[in-house]
Amino acid sequence: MALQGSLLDQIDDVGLRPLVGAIRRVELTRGAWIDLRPGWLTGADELFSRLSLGGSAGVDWQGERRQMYDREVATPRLLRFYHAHETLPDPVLTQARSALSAHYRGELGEPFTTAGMCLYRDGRDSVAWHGDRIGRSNTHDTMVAIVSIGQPRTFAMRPVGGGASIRHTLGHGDLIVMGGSAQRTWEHAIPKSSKATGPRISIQFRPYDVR
Ligand SMILES: O=C(O)CCC(=O)C(=O)O
Ligand SMILES: [Fe+2]
Repeated sequence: MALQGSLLDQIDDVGLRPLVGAIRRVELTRGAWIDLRPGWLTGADELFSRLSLGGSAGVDWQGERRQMYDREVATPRLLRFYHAHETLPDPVLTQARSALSAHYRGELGEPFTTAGMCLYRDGRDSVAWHGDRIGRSNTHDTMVAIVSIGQPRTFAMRPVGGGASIRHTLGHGDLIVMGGSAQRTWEHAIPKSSKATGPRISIQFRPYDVR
C-alpha cells in the first residue's frame, strides 16, 4: 500500500506527545462530548507501515464479521479486535492505552482494556452510522478513544434522531475521545470518499464490556 508520509513523521520516532494541556474538549448535546488531541502519536507513518504488514510481522487483518456488527453488514474494511489479555501488535499501543487510562482515570473510573483496529484500504472502505452500543455502553456513559494513523479520513458525528452533523479529519497520529453519553445519544461514521484516498488505520481503546 502506498502511503504519502508527512515531512514531520519522517523525522519522528514512534512515540507519544503529552496529553495534559494539549486536549481540547467540545461539549455536544445531551451529555455527550469529544476530546481532540491532534498529533498525539509521533512517527505515525512508521507505525502505519509496521501495522499494515500482514502475518507475523504485523496485524492478522480479517474481513468484517457480520454477526458481531449486525448494524454494519455492508461496510467494507479490515478488522482485528484485541481482547484485554492479548498482546497488542506494537509496544506504543500498550503505552497509549496506559497513558489514556491514567489520564482519564478520575473521570472514567476504570481503565481502557481492549483495542479494536480497523484498516480502511481506500476511500471505498467505510463504516456506516452507528454507536458503539454493545455491552454497558448501551445503558451507561463511557468513553471510546480512537487513534488514527495513515491518511486522514473524515470522522463524522450526528445526534441520534436528527440534527446537524460535525466532522473532523483524523489521521497521522490524531486522537479523538468520545465520552459521556456519546455512544447512546450520538452516532459516528467514516463516510466513503470519492477522492483518491490512501489507507488509514484506526485503533479504538474501550473499557471492559464496551464495544
Ligand atoms: O475508524 C474509526 O475511526 C471509527 C471506527 C468505529 O467507529 C468502530 O469500529 O466502532
Ligand atoms: Fe464505532
